[in-house]
Amino acid sequence: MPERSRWIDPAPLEVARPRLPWWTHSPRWALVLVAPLIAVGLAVWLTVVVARKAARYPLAFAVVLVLVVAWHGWGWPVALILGAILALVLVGWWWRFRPSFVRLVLVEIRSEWRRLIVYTPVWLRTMRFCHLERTVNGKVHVPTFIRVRADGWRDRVTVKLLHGQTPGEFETRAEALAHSFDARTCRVRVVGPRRIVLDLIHGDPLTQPVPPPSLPDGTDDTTPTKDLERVPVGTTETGRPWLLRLFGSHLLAVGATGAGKASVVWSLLWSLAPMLRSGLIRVYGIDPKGGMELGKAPELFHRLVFDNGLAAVKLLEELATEVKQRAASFRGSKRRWSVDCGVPFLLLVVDELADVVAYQTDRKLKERANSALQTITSQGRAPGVCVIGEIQDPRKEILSFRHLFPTRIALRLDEPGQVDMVLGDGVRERGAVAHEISETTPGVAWVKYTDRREPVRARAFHITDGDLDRLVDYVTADATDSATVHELPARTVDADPDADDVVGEAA
Ligand SMILES: Nc1ncnc2c1ncn2[C@@H]1O[C@H](COP(=O)(O)OP(=O)(O)OP(=O)(O)O)[C@@H](O)[C@H]1O
Repeated sequence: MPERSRWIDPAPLEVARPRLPWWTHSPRWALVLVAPLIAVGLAVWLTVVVARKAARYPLAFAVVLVLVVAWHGWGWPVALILGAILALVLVGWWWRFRPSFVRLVLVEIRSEWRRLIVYTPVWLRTMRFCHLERTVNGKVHVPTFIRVRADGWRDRVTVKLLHGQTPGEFETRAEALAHSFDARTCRVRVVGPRRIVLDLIHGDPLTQPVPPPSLPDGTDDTTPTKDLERVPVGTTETGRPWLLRLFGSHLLAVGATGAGKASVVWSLLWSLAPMLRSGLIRVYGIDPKGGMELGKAPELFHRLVFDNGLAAVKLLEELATEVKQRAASFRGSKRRWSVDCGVPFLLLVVDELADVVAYQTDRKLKERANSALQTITSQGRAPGVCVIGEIQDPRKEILSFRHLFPTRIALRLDEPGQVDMVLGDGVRERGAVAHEISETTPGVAWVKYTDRREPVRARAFHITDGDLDRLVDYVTADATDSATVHELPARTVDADPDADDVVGEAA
């Protein structure tokens, strides 16, 4: 019997062979031949990058160039002195002209920094993990980011979509994108064909109350009709004025209790102060809470009703009749209300709209109120009548004609579903998370304008009781003190028998 071998055949080695880059397999002579080409390619790429940066930041590029030339020409001490002078100039700029320094220097540096540190390292990985890439014939295509603009509280990242890709794909992955880029939320804006901007939010510029501007001195010569289309009521999160249209629209402010609905109304009246004083605008109010809200400044109103009963319904019916009469008198002569048409612009403010149109216990009164309000909202825009309704519950069962309010403002809401009811389907996905507005920031709201795809986040002015007293003093002051006062030729006794009453009530 042959002697058994002491050796056992080894098991086949089952390790994955490392995949080496292609060039390690290439012969040495080929590499030597190709190396200069690669070096030239790299040099061209570097030149293009530097040229692009130089074109984008010509001043910074010129400064660096001067420093380098000085270093080479006269040595490092000269370059150091020049650098120190430059630093002093920058400090002086920051000290004396901070806004322009922030806009032209700080934002650019911050943008480049965040591009390098936050976005470049993880962009590819994030696109792949969020399934926003496409693979065709084994080749992976990834949407590219073109530009980063860091505003301090948000980064605006411009993205070029792949062919066949929709902004909706980014909207559905907004949460994942926000987490990937260390942001609180991510909103998607469409800025052009195949171009979107990701707003990656990591701060809130609206945490502090917004004080109202000083009341105009009444000497500015403004065009009232235009003003009624762009009434400032606060500040948007980008720092622009928050403007609302009164002429040709109706407003619905929806929010939970304490969300700051009233501040939208007071901010409007604040900005309309000169027109209230001159009598160009006549304000009516219904406050079913017994005057708790609008009763703070009754002098601003031509007529104010403090319940939701017969008096409120009668007021609504009178206004509905006025709308019809105006429409009949305008027929044939003019298409819509204008400053010189001889009648004032009418503003109806209904605090707690639901009390008037839904919670009214008398069925007949409720029907009359609904019918009158529907007439005003459906026919009142052209004849110069605007309704501002405040409501807590936006359901159709409560307000069946909410579609007749073209401008809808969502303040802090309780549930995501309410956001859809107020602002429309899909607007929440575009970032309008009104149900996430903090209780500590009353007056913050989301607004959806009909002519803009993206909703706007803004905060109304904080009008304190002291401000209201000043507003009342301003509006009730003797109008003849002021140089402006929209002296409307049409508002004579002949043209409008009530004209003096209007001035009398409002001024
Ligand atoms: N724009 C604002 N900025 C700062 N604070 C505000 C603003 N609006 C309201 N507030 C504050 O929030 C609180 C509630 O405001 P407000 O009564 O206007 O809310 P509301 O929505 O009208 O409430 P309700 O439905 O109970 O009448 C008040 O103390 C008010 O001072």
